Amino acid sequence: MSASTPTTLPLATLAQELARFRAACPLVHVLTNEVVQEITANVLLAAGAAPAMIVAEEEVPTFAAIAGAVLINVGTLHATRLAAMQQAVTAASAAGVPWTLDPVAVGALKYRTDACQALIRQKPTAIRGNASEIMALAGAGQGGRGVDSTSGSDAALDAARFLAHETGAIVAVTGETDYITDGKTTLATPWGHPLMTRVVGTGCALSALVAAFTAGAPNRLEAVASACAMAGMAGQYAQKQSHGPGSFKGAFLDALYHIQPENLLEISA
Ligand SMILES: Nc1ncnc2c1ncn2[C@@H]1O[C@H](COP(=O)(O)OP(=O)(O)O)[C@@H](O)[C@H]1O
Ligand SMILES: Cc1ncsc1CCOP(=O)(O)O
Repeated sequence: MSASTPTTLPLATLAQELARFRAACPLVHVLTNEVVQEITANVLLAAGAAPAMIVAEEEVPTFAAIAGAVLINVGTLHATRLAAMQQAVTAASAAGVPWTLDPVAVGALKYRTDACQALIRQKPTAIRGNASEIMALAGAGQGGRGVDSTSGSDAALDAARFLAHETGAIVAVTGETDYITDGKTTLATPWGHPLMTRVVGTGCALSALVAAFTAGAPNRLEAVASACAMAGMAGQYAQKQSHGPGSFKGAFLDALYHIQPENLLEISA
């Protein structure tokens, strides 16, 4: 496997992807954990997508097949939710609907690790996780500290490339710099702020945004990188407007709403 040096996502590419995303306002079928339902829906709405949290096994296959994209997040996994997730993935795959996996806290906990290993055999379109999660899913680590990473994203880049190569997914490993790879080409998005790690759900909501950007995407690598860049820039900008985690959350939603192809230079400064 030959791997090139990461290159920063060009602002012109982000501008193009952002315009495509906003015009599409993709419908995103979200199966996520109980902790982050609200921030995930609000991040998608602020950014310009349409979230729907449909979880009943009786409804999931129908909805996954008509959504623009599906998110599977195993943060608070239990048997009923896992069964619904498996149905969503099967229906999405059969209908050609892209699906994204967020392997929250994979590694230390066998139940969710086995579940995610089984899910990735069904070929996700994208996988987004922190460094510990991506290394664990690639078989190169034991996981982090609960839902938090104990490594930097640089340390997980080889694992991300390997996972992308093995699964065919675009893999985004996030942290101080986000790396987005298809196993050969790697894009970097250096935006963001540590304050983002002090508000629950910023990572999980990013995965939902990744899913949203994959809907109808002509270039999935650029689509996933654009989602990471959009959230990182919004977080970086929001930090300057806020006084701590409480006001950050509102400022983050505001920034996601206001970010435009025309003001990327200002927001990313
Ligand atoms: N040390 C950091 N410096 C700047 N931005 C960060 C840092 N850590 C995380 N971020 C931002 O927070 C986002 C979510 O990252 P991460 O903490 O890896 O997710 P998770 O919540 O799943 O653990 C990243 O995409 C990045 O924009
Ligand atoms: C705290 C917690 N516990 C199980 S899932 C979850 C949310 C994690 O969200 P994020 O990693 O995006 O902050």
